[in-house]
Amino acid sequence: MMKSYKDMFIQEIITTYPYAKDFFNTMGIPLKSSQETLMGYINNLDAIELEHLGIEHKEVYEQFEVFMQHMEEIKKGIRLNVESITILGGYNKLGEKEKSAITMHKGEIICIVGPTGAGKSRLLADIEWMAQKDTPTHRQILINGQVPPKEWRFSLEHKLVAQLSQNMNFVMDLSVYEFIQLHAESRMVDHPSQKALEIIEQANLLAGEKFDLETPITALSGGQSRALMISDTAFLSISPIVLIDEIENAGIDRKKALELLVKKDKIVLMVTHDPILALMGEKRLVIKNGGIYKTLTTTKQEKDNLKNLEEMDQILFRYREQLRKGETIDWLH
Ligand SMILES: Nc1ncnc2c1ncn2[C@@H]1O[C@H](COP(=O)(O)OP(=O)(O)OP(=O)(O)O)[C@@H](O)[C@H]1O
Repeated sequence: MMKSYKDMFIQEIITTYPYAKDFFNTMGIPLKSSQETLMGYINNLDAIELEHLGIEHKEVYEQFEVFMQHMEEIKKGIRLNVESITILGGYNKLGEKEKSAITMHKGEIICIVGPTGAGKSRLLADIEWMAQKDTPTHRQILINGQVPPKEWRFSLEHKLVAQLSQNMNFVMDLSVYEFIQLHAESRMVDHPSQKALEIIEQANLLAGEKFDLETPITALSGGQSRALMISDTAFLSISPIVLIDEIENAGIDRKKALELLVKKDKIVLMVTHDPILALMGEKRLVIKNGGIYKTLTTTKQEKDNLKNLEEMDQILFRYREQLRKGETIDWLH
């Protein structure tokens, strides 16, 4: 059954479904926020004006309903269901065959470790592009055990992968709130303004130094913009796969950041040199000479040691804070 918007207040329609305005703008009868019901508004439209448009009052509503149903379908359609990704091995830089197949599932965190220049970013890029033996590594990526349809690789709508890279450069002249709200609207989420506030609140929990809604995005520090993008990805990205390149240098609460991203039922692949992050993952792919050299499963002992590492990290955190505040470092016992 079609949802009815007849008795909804226009104000509510606009805040819940901002794209509803587009329908009326295109018709040349712009919708203005008010406490009137939609049907009341439509019935009060000037009959002569509608005659010029070649449409009757009743038809305005009928066409609006069809438009909204179409938008709902688009919203549903762009959510791809990814249960697993499989990497079919290619060749390393020495031309040697790589480990044959590695499969990762929804909800898992997989870390990618290895020395500088080993090929970690290349692996992320292969996944991002859904390589089909057509990159320097000759790897092949399967989604849900199958070769993904060609159009997925190049489609903007079917964005399978969200990438959080090391540098975030904003050039737009917008406040944090305007920027995130625009993004939420473009994602066609319900209640975009509310969602934007939630995203900014969460970002502030990750960032060391807080920022407010009015802060221009160009004025955010590196850490703050990373925090904002992580929160934005966690709440707005419909991509089922998240690739993260070295979150540890961002000066944000990296453990919270990861928890935020992982809660959302995604497959997270993360390049990291940080032992705490690496041990939070279930698996580690070790890269050497451009190839996946081995796969390690985080052991129980490593998970137990994670607690010790976190305590050590807390101590270092306190020292860092003392340094930042210009204090002398008191030796902790
Ligand atoms: N299997 C491969 N065959 C051929 N070239 C490769 C292969 N793997 C990686 N390369 C190339 O090696 C170079 C270094 O790889 P990459 O940038 O991925 O390293 P990295 O581990 O991310 O390094 P860093 O830690 O410094 O960021 C890149 O030019 C990449 O395209």
